[in-house]
Amino acid sequence: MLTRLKQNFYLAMITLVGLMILLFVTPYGVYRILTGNMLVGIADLSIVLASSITVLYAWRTNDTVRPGQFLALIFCIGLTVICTNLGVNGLFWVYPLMVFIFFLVSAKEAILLSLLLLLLLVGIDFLKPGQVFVNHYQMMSFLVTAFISSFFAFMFAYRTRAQNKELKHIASIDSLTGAGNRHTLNAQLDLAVQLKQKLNCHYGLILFDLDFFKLINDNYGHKVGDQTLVRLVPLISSLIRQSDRVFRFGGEEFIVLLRDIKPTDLLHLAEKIRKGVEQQLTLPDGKAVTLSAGLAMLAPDEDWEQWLHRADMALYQAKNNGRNQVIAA
Ligand SMILES: Nc1nc2c(ncn2[C@@H]2O[C@H](COP(=O)(O)OP(=O)(O)OP(=O)(O)O)[C@@H](O)[C@H]2O)c(=O)[nH]1
Repeated sequence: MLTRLKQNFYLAMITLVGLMILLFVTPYGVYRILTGNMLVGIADLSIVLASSITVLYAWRTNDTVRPGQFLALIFCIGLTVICTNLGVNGLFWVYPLMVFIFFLVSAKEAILLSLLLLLLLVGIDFLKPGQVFVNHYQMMSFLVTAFISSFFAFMFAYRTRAQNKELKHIASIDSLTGAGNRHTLNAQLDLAVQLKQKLNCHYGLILFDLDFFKLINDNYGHKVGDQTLVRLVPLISSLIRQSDRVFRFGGEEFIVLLRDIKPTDLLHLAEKIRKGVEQQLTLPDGKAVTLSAGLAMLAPDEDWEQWLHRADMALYQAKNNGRNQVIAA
């Protein structure tokens, strides 16, 4: 449970918001009902119930987008009801809940919802003067302070979201080549096996290894070796579909994972990659870099270790047969 909270910032935010609502809003709801203010009491308790269900849903499904949007919407409706009934006493709730909204939905959605809420409150007060604000001076002070709070919430949420995205990206790629790393590859292979079993999707993989790479390092230096690996990845990406990805398996070994592909197309594509590299990836003296590849289609009831092993055996055969060739498992 703690690991999931640590790994998923938005699940942690939704859980925190849900817990705070449960702890702090429930007593108010009960108090309002006991003192005869049924409408606000029911609004308070509906917020508590809706947020508790939403938190449970997020935990069960791992979906944090829809629960976030739902909670944000509930907050806005709840706040409108509370502010129109309690006036100034209700306005105090706008500040924390508006800040929460920025951590629950995207920045654009949060700005839209906040503006809508403020417009609603001002509109209601214009239609029924004194319903929400005591006077216009108070309304202006509220609008300015609410705007400042949302601005800082926006800045903080925006930075957190951007940093979170950046961190996820860094953790998923190989730092030298920018290809997907082993961790991401394992997750994608796992997903492929699951989708094969559930939906019978056709998956193929090409496991390839640059030929005589040790000699490249020895003859031209490690820097040229590194540059060769760096240039290889965009070259491969330009030869495959945008939806397919290249992963660095380790050293000078890479994997291309392909969805919805037929065995004949897999063979053609592997051959296209082999030729493309031979023609376009050259060393400083113009010599061609070549690769050997082993390919395998994912078989039904096979796990990804077996799938990878078959491709590895085919690659081994391609190396043994003299290199610069592709062999299907
Ligand atoms: N420059 C550079 N070299 C690397 C990197 N990772 C692995 N290597 C080197 O790649 C070489 C791989 O050598 P081998 O496994 O013998 O393979 P090879 O020379 O390509 O021979 P074959 O695969 O049999 O054709 C080793 O010398 C590694 O040190 C890297 O990130 N950068």
